[in-house]
Amino acid sequence: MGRRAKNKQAPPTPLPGTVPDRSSISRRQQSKKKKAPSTANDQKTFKAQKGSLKKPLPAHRRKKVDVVDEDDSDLDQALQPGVLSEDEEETVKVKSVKKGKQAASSDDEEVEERSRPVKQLEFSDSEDDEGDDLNADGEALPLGQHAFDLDEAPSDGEEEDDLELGDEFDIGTDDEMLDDDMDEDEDEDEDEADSAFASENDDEDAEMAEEDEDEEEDGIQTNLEDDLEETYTLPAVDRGGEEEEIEHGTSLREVEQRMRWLVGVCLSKDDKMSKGVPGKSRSDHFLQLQHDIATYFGYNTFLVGKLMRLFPADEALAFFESNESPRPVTIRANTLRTRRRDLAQALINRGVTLEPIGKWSKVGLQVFESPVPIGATPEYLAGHYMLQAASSFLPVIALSPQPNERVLDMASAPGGKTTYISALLQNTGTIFANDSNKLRTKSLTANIHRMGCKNVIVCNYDAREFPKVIGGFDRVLLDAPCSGTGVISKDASVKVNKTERDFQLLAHLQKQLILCAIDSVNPNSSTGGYVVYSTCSVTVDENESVVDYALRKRPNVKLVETGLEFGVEGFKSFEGKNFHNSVSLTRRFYPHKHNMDGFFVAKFKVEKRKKATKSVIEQEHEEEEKPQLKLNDEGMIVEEEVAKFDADEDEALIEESKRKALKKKGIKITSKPKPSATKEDKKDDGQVKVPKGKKVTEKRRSKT
Ligand SMILES: C[S@@+](CC[C@H](N)C(=O)[O-])C[C@H]1O[C@@H](n2cnc3c(N)ncnc32)[C@H](O)[C@@H]1O
Repeated sequence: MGRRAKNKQAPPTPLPGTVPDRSSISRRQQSKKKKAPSTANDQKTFKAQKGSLKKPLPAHRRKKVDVVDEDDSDLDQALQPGVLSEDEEETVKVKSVKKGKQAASSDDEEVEERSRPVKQLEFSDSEDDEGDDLNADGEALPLGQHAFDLDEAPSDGEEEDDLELGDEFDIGTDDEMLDDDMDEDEDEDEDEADSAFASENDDEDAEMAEEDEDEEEDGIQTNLEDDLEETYTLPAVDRGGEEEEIEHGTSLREVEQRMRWLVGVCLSKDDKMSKGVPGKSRSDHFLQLQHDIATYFGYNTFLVGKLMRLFPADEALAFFESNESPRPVTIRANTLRTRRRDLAQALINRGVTLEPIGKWSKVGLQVFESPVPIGATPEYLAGHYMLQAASSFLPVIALSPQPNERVLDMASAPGGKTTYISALLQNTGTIFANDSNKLRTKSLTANIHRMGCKNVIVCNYDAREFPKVIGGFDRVLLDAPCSGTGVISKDASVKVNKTERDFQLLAHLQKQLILCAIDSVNPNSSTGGYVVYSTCSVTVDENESVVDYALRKRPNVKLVETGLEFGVEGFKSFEGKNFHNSVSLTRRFYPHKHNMDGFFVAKFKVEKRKKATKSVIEQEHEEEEKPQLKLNDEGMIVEEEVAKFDADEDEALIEESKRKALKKKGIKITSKPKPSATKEDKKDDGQVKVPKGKKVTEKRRSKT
């Protein structure tokens, strides 16, 4: 790369965890000086979509929300109130946060929400029907919704407290002042940064100035972009797509610059690739981009390739970038124990800064800052709320359970969704909360108790045993085990530990589970007859493909609207595969679009089966042939070892026992025993082929 070009480029965002401070500092510095040259597309930002959450606070503020992640089942830790780590102790002293500046999105709704004074925040609780609830326009709110005015609507006898609260919480009322505040903060940071790296950059400045002068003197008009394009190479293509940790002699900064440039090239509509490296095709540039994203963000190239294919190049980059920052901390008010407005008030009393999650939820709160560990407050311990990712509300909203129904939650631990279903059922009806991992059912049970759910039965089966265990449910939720490609910001190990085989095995398991979910529904249910399928993964293999498979195998089901107000339509076709048209009714959620975990939701209506159709028969055959998969204790998906038996030995034993039985009856057998299993009957692995229609029972397997 030409030196001139290098100096004039803005420095890249470094690989997280490598040299963040320095790079972010110098990036700011550079942006003050000179805007980086870029293609039209690579600077495109993705607008916040409807339903998206507010951007989290800057990192130094964000740290102050200490959570105990329920998804990590670390409940024991959560139940240790009063033990503060050093970090936590520090946060207690922190002044309350000011909102406003973090509204980086240009989304209208978001800007409007943000600029609204706190006074006008509306909290609505589904379970409370009392009071004259009017919205900001003075119209009556729908039944169960409340206009929540923190200043003007204190609970009985709490006026004094509320006045104080109002003061604490007036932080959102003067946005201009806040903006100034935040600007000052940022300026301070930048000044520090300036001085920290002044000498290095002074040198650079001097060099750049010299070069500029030279150019002016020579009367040369340079087009920087062209200069760059001429100097880029595609090393990954040159080495035949082989993975390499990091190219020798190439800094991450250079990788990032090339990556952003490649985004523009890949997006360009020009068939001649005039913007790219001469002689190289679009797929060559795509391959290099895949390698650069993998290098820069620390993924294996296989996964990058898989995820990149979901998006246009610029959106793919936005997706990978969004995986580098945490999603907002959100909690769900437990309406079995409290109302959202009361919970909000109680937490505000503790210095927590929060807001309703968005108009789409009546129970969600987004926590911006907390001086206390949010997973160990007295309200948390008393079960007034669940720490729950916003995306995890969605399948339950789609399931929409009705009072007195029987609901099956097939894979339920640690119970975020189970306890939400229980609240929506208002503790009526029955929920079977199943999970195949016994250890995880402990945290599930603990959460059920903490949240005061009295309508839940915990069970511990492989969900593929349903509906044999019990069936006839009004609604079934299958929040399936998945690869977690939607939650990489929470679990970075996904970046490197997934192979194509994992995706195949998971999809296979998910397909088995979805058929069991459908078969567990009572198609005659007077109130329901629905299955919701969800995953926290964004791959098509685990989502649309599974849904399409279910539609093909079970002609008695159809997809219906999820009832979710936002989200992107599911793919109707992908990489040459066409799915059923109705697959567009499914919904995808993305971190870069909705500021929540990547998620997928599909809702099926189950009708009566007409008769044993071909697909049913096919399915039954499949069940005999399917390899049994399970998650091991580390959460890895593995094939269950099929207990092998020796057919020759079995055959001889059977014959011997028959002979003995007949002998007892006084019948003497003269004929020769049947020949044992022939070579042809044996599979390569030494197992005996079981004729279709006959099952090898567990008992028989365990004999050996
Ligand atoms: C995505 S998590 C469920 C999260 C849960 N629904 C919640 O909201 O808290 C998937 C769960 O599936 C369970 N699981 C994996 N394989 C299973 C199987 N064959 N049958 C039942 N559960 C299974 C895992 O133990 C894990 O708890």
